[in-house]
Amino acid sequence: MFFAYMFVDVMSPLQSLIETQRGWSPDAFGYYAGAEYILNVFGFLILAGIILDKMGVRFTGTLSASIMVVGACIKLYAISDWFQGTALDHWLSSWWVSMPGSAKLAAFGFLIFGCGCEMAGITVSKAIAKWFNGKEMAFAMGAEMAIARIGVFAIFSISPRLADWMGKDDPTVVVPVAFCTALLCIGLICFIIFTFIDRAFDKQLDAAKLPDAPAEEEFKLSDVKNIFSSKLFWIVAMLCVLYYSAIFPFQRYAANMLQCNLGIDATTASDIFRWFPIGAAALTPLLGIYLDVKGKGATMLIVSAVLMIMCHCTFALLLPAFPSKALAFSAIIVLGISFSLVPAALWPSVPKIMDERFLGSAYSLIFWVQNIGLCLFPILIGKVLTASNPGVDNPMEYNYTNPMLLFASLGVLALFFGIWLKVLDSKKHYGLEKPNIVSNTEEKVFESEGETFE
Ligand SMILES: NCCCC[C@H](NC(=O)[C@@H](N)CCCCN)C(=O)O
Repeated sequence: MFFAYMFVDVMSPLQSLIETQRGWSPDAFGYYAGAEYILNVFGFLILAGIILDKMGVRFTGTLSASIMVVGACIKLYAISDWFQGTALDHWLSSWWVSMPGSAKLAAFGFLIFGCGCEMAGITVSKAIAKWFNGKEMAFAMGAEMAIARIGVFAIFSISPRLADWMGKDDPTVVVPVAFCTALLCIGLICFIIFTFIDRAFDKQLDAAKLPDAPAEEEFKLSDVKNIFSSKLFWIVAMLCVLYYSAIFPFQRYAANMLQCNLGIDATTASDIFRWFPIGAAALTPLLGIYLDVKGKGATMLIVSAVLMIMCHCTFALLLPAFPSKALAFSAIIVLGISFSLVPAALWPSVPKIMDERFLGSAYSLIFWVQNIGLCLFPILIGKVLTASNPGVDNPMEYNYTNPMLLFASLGVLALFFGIWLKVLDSKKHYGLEKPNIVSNTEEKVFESEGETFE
């Protein structure tokens, strides 16, 4: 996931460079960014969850890592000089002309990569739930996400520098993307090694089983229908989509937003923004430990939404009025704290309320709803940005107030769902506020059509 998250954001600090070099407008950049989620939205993620529950972690993980490598290679080719001026480039550039051929092919590669990346995300979550069942699961998930965030930090730090590899006068987007593609190949090899370790772990689990233990129930397709008809599922999914839509799409525009508000170059903007994932990386595992030991998952979700609203309002209204690096830094750090609360509380709560046999599908369906938002919001933000800046063609002069207010409004809605979840938890006792380690020994409940199932 470390390398996957690096690849996701490798172009984020280079928005203005790709605009000048390949003619991608903010709109085109928005479409490219949203492409990561398109196939997932059109059902791939649902299929991925079923594959995971049917075929298991080892097969699905290897498949997903391979898909990521294929998608990355396509994107690398699209932005490379080899592709410019080819017959395919001419043909792709001949229709929907506001989206250059390179942007279309890069979006296609990113679309393939996105299928692998999200499939890997649910596979990793299910693997952690299996490996840490009854133990420090929230800490383990927090540590996994922390490593992924360090990947984002790393790429925001090195991407602009790699782009200058050939010299500051001849920056290129090819070097950073090629570097991350190579890392994804290493990631695939790492996962193949993990499959051997996991096979050995399964043997240990089988050996520890009592001979007369009841056979585990198999995953059924009707489980997917049951998950969909659960009110609890929809609240968690809505919270997830609203919160993450105000984080990941923001991440794509953040460097440019800081450049425009503070009048700084891409490297300085990335140097400020990279503290966002680093703050989250440092805190998520600690909050995971807190959740394992003390609980308060639903409360953490509410606090997180409040912090996010404050930060996005700061970027929308305060930073343009008081363009100070200290203010930008403070808001970025607080947003990092917010971004550690939701992931630390949300993902480890899912195994508390969903049965292990359909955990892969439960994660995939939450990811699916989330991906709809992640797909649409970069496009919407690109459009709002373009509409709010008529006649502005210098990518250093955009006014980001309206896009940032849009992000803040998502936080308000997420807050509403967080409060609803907490109220429901206090009435129906799902155990979301309880410590993780204790609740693992309790029965898992799964609510559907107003009833509560075991
Ligand atoms: N094992 C992963 C748990 C989820 C982590 C979560 N990621 C997501 O929600 C992804 N569906 C979206 C990732 C977007 C970048 N491709 C997270 O907090 O990162």
